[in-house]
Amino acid sequence: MAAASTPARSSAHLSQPVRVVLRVRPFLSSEAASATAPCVSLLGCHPGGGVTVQLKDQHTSRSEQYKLDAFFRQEDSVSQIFDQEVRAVIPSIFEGINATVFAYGATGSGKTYTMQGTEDFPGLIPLAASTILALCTGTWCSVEISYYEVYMERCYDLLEPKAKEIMALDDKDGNMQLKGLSWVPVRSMEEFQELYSIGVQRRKVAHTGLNDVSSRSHAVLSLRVSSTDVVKGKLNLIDLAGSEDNKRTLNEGIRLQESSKINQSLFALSNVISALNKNEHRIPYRQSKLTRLLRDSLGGGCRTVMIACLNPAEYQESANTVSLAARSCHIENFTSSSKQETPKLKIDMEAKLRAWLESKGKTKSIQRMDGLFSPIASKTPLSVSHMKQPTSSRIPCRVKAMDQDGGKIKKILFDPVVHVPTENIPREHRQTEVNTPKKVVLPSVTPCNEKHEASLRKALSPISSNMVPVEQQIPDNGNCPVLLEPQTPIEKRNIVEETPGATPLERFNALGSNLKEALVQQYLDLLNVANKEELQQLKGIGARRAEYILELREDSPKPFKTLEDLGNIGLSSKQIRDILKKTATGIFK
Ligand SMILES: Nc1ncnc2c1ncn2[C@@H]1O[C@H](COP(=O)(O)OP(=O)(O)OP(=O)(O)O)[C@@H](O)[C@H]1O
Repeated sequence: MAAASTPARSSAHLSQPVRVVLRVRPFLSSEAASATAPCVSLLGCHPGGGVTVQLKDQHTSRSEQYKLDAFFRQEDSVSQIFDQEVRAVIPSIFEGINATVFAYGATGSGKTYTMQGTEDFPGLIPLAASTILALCTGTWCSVEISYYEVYMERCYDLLEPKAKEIMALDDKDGNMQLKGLSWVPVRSMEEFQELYSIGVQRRKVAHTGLNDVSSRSHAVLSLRVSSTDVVKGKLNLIDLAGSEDNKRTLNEGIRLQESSKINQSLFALSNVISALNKNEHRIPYRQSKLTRLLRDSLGGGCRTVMIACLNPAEYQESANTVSLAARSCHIENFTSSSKQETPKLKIDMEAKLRAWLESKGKTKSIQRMDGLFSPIASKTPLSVSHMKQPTSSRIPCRVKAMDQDGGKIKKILFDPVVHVPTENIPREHRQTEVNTPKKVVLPSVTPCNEKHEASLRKALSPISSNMVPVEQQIPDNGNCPVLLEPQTPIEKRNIVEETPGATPLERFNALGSNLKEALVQQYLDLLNVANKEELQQLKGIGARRAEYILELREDSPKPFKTLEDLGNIGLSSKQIRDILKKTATGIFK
């Protein structure tokens, strides 16, 4: 049977800012034994376009229904998705209209399978590349590609790795430029595949508790069409990192930090999509690196298709994905008959709040929330020891290669596996517990700035206030209840007084550290309250950043809480350090 969705994308669909479609992957053999029916099913197609789907928890009979633009079933192929959702946006890039297609969903839900594909079943990326190349044949048009990843809120070139990260900057005409990003011409699919496979090997992936080969970064492949050296438009094809419920992944250390950044940026992306489809005046592009980088390809007449990928065996995860995806469409609230069902509105709010808390790494708050919201969680306490996966089989870093059934990694589209000596692997990816021989890909040459970042953070660690109402920190969600987020009480203290036995040198050093903290805090406070003229007078800010700051303050009254928040106005950690150094030096002039 054909994909249960609206027919081929019509011109009416093209006027929709963001089209949201669902795709549910087949059960993997590891899931088949316990699987009964997929947690998501199609209820009906609407004559005017759109479908209604139902999500149902087999264990509790909770269920919700959502209206979205299209639904692709387990048996539907990627080429069906391409024909129905992507093919129609391609001609528009030849007319100067950018387009973006992205796969969104929980870890292990089939995003990479959909975007990258396998040797036998090419994904949307190779399908789009071959279609664009074919359209250029016999014309003056040429194609270039770029490929980058956003990892831990930093952006790196995957085609021509460089030490510097890629920055989104406005040129003098106000057009956004990705400074440092390489664009490589391709004339054939052979050239495309060669480049793309090299980039894929460089992408950060790792074994997690939920996916053998899990993407740890958002990867953006762009195909840009030019005619007689004038750029016309580009198509971005994005394989997002998966949202993760860290109760299930049991992530720790670097994996937990990655996961927090992943969830944070996915939430920011869903805020942008939601604002676009609601035609809001202000689109919160500056909430994350990813949305800043995609500013010229999301909204403003661009075509966007969001493919929300679902794991048929995971009800709660799927409900979270669809709930966030449906924020972009018109959510329709349907009544449900079972007494045990959680009202739709509540689920939606819970999912939003949970996503936000996760994005901030607030696991304690999530646990409290589970107590508050979830009837299941309160009845069946989670046993961590029961869930904990053995770490001995973890493989730190390897190319994400798709198989048909989740188990063994087969050689597919590329020939990705290369033996690399451990010392060539960045420290955070090194395997410490594995005894079995490892196969890893060429390591990413992405620089590891963490040590440097950590020391900067330590040296300039800001003074945070205690008890911050969570609601204040949620940018656009006025519905959420005020949750007080307890933090370790911090007293403003004088280290010199508290350490009576300190040597004169120690006292002097402590004084310097207090001064540093005070300077940082004053500087952040100033950015939170100063008017435009005052901001412009600050070193390193200038007119454009002053405007950005005022815009950020409209989204959130105090956008700068830590030095890292200065990344939101495009300042690198080196620039931040330089500004503070100059400010401190200025005191003694
Ligand atoms: N349509 C499909 N048909 C067959 N197998 C699939 C399909 N979609 C996904 N899979 C399999 O499911 C597993 C998880 O898929 P995939 O790695 O694409 O998930 P993901 O959403 O990209 O995960 P992550 O966010 O952790 O990177 C893989 O083993 C993949 O081969």
